[in-house]
Amino acid sequence: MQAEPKKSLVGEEYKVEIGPVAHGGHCIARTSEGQVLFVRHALPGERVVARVTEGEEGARFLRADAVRVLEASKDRIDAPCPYAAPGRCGGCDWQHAKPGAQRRLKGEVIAEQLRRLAGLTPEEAGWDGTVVPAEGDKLPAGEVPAWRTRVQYAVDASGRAGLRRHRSHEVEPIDHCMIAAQGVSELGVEKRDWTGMDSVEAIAATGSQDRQVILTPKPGARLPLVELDRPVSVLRVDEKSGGVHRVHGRPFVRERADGRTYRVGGGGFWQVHPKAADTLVTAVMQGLLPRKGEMALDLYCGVGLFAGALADRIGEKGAVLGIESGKRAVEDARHNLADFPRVRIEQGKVESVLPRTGITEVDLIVLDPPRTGAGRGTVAHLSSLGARRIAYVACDPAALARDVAYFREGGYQVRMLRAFDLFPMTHHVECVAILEPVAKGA
Ligand SMILES: C[S@@+](CC[C@H](N)C(=O)[O-])C[C@H]1O[C@@H](n2cnc3c(N)ncnc32)[C@H](O)[C@@H]1O
Repeated sequence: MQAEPKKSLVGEEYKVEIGPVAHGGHCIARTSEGQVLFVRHALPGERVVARVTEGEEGARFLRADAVRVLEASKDRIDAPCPYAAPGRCGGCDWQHAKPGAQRRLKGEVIAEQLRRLAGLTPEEAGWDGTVVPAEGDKLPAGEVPAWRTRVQYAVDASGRAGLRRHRSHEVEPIDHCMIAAQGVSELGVEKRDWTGMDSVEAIAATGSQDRQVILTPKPGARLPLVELDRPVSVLRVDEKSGGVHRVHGRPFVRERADGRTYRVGGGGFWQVHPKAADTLVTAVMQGLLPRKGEMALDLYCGVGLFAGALADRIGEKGAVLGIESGKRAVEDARHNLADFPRVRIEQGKVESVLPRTGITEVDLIVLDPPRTGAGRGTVAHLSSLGARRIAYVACDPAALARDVAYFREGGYQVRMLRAFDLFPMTHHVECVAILEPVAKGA
């Protein structure tokens, strides 16, 4: 016999007190019956009417939007972006919070993840509890930094470019995204008809004038003639293979960081905030203090950002091994670092390539894994290599905290942690943790 479907609670409204912030861009509240709500568009300490957007009776939690604010937090402002409201654009989470409050909320999330998943207080993690804005981003409330150098526009049924609604495939058509970097806005993607396209990614490189759009057509659709307000190179994503092909112009953009130029092809990974690459290189190098002649690993190395910075500092007698799974990114990393004979880049997954290298000892490790983190097996392997310091660059504090706990099992502790607001207005945050072997007898 099939179980009765549970009654959907979507559309139900509850008057609630908003509790603490949670990871993911929402706050926690409870209905008078004790049902947990994850409420977006709210701030801790507020009283709001929360309307359920997802969930049914008996669910572990419901998702909801604050649709009316009964008592506002002193941290609340009117969202500067007209598209940031319940049911609308899902790109930003904290448009309604003062900039300083956004960073405090992110700090609370990091602290909570460290406590829950790694059993660490901020002091024990060597962290002062602050989330530092990128250079130039400390703006008065109501002003929005234009930081996104890569914007993935979705296209609606009528060919208009927009952004996806929260947890939805629906498209919110927009005239302008406030957090898009000037170089992206200048392309005028929002003004053009993109009929037949599923998505259009716009890229404005940092430190060069390279501009690129990457088109993903709907099955069977013809590519449009791309006429934008500025010259761009155009790539196309193959609907079947997912491969990225050149349509016209260069198949890559040139990004500048740490005094070097990095070629990034085929829509491969590069930090989105224009100050991010330099900020992270500085934090990693200050944490590791590489010495001449050292041997270092750059894991999940992308197009070679940290490998290049390490190679510069360890000098001719040192060596760097980068490992990256993306084929195109590996080609770019080899090209970008071709002037360093002491750098080698291997293609494949860290978890399979690293054991195959036969390396048993290194001095330094940088790891910058995707959101899922490195995981227990890889962390155990890294802990066995005797590195004097490890820099962990993390875009998800939960994955970082989980991996920090695994590192402790392997005899490493966090000596210093720094957090950077490289994604203003959203809930995302970047951390750099520096780990060292636990002192013998400690
Ligand atoms: C957060 S990016 C970091 C890239 C680089 N460190 C940078 O700052 O530009 C993570 C990179 O890891 C790669 N990647 C994902 N899973 C991987 C795995 N299991 N092994 C190796 N590389 C992986 C992705 O292709 C991506 O380039």
